[in-house]
Amino acid sequence: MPAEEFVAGWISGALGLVLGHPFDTVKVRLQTQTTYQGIIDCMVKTYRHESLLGFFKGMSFPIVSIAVVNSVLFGVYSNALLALTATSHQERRAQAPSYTHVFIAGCTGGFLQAYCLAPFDLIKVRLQNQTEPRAQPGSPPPRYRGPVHCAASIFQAEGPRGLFRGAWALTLRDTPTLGIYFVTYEWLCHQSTPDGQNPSSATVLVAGGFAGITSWVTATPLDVIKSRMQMAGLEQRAYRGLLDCMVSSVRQEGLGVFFRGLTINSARAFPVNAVTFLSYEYLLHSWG
Ligand SMILES: C[N+](C)(C)CCCC[C@H](N)C(=O)O
Repeated sequence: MPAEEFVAGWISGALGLVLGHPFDTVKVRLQTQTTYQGIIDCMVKTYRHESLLGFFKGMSFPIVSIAVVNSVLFGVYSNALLALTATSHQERRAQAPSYTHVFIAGCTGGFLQAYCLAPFDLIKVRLQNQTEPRAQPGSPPPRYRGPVHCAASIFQAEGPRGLFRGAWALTLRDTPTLGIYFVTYEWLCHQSTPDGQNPSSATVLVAGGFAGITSWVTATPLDVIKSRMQMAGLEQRAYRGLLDCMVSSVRQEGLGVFFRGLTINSARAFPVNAVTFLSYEYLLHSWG
């Protein structure tokens, strides 16, 4: 089984993450704090008070986890295509796989990465939702002191299964939308590249960026549901299941609930996935 795809996926995931982290910080701050008037206001205030470093707070945990997850995604995707079409990454430019094969391989990668992502994502969401202001003398400390403490507390209270809360919604979110991710990428590359040639760097950047946006736009409704189910364990608000969560969210907040965070997610998705695909292609090309 070719291993380079896993390594290239690892490095490209980490690079994409560094670029996307500032957007993620702004998103989390807007979602959890009321002191900002909008995206720009939040950026200006963060920069003024904390300099550029403020945008990169809390990056160490996601950088390790996203690298692992991206490595599984790209590694499984490429090896699934190899199994389906008997072509390696290098041969695929001359002998393009069908979009059906690309979709199936993307879904397989998406399905398997969802299980690796589930515990990391749960911890990220729980930590991002701790809105208590910074510890002041006398105020109770936040429930979780950091990622390791968060994982240990969930494990103690609920056992290993607790770490997979919301995993089912995450799998439903990621399996089809990562199929869409790779189909969009391959289709856009194919549109602007003469047959048999490698796509230019500009093409890879744009195709990767749009693949990220398409995938996030289609994933957002289940993203909202997934996050709510992950928080349910904490908030004593038990949903009977995924459908129950969907129905009660729509009843209370209307259909708009399915599009929460869409703008900032899309703004983040373009640079992150442009860089992820560019570095992935570049690494495999230079090793091949
Ligand atoms: C399938 N879904 C849209 C949820 C994720 C797509 C993942 C792509 C990339 N790791 C990123 O963080 O943007």
